[in-house]
Amino acid sequence: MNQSKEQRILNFVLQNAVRGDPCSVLDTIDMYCSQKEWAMNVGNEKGLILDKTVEEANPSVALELGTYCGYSAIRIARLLKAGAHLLTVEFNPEFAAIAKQMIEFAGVQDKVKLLEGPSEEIIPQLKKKYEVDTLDFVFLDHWKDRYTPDTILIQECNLLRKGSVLLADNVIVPGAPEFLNYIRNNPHFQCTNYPSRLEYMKVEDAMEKAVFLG
Ligand SMILES: O=C(NCCCCCn1ccnc1)c1cc(-c2ccc(F)cc2)cc(O)c1O
Ligand SMILES: [Mg+2]
Repeated sequence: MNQSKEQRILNFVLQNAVRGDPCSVLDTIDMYCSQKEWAMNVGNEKGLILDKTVEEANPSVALELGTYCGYSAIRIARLLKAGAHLLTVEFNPEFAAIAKQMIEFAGVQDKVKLLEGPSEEIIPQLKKKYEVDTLDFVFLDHWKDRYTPDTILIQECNLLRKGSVLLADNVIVPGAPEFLNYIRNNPHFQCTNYPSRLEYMKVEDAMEKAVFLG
């Protein structure tokens, strides 16, 4: 049974990165995916926009939709203050298994809770089952046609507070046109666009930040 690309990325990290050093894990994934096999990690260029947004929000409770191999979970978790935590949702069991190992190798497992399953099932459980009051930061990086319904669901579940920050990846490639239309025409959000590049490619992409106004 030959290995998946995600397994090859994990093996390369286990053999080349420094255990317990999140930055070395991020750099090693970026090296592999820019030189050997492209993969849909947020990458280092959009990763810097993610870093700045997380540092400014300084969240106590963060949610990520779309874990994949754990690259952005590690990127976010390494910036969280003592006692803060990230909940990350992955639908695909193979990706979740890889991400769990990647997160543990990076040494950020105490700050990250990996939840396996469909976001539309997990979001309504956040308050009671996962003891969330409100979300300070949400990173949208899962199926692009789920950005809008899940943003609506998050609001219906009363998970946002004045100042909660949403950040969406890939609003140009693969694109999330319906989400951009929804969020930019919604008076409850203040939106900012951050032009960038698709991970590991000379292709234009962008991230969209939306601050909840209450
Ligand atoms: O589809 C993406 N992500 C979702 C993956 C599945 C999420 C599953 N899930 C997790 C939780 N609930 C559901 C994605 C795609 C691309 C891309 C860009 C160009 C190209 F030619 C091919 C692909 C780049 C990204 O940066 C992406 O994020
Ligand atoms: Mg993405």
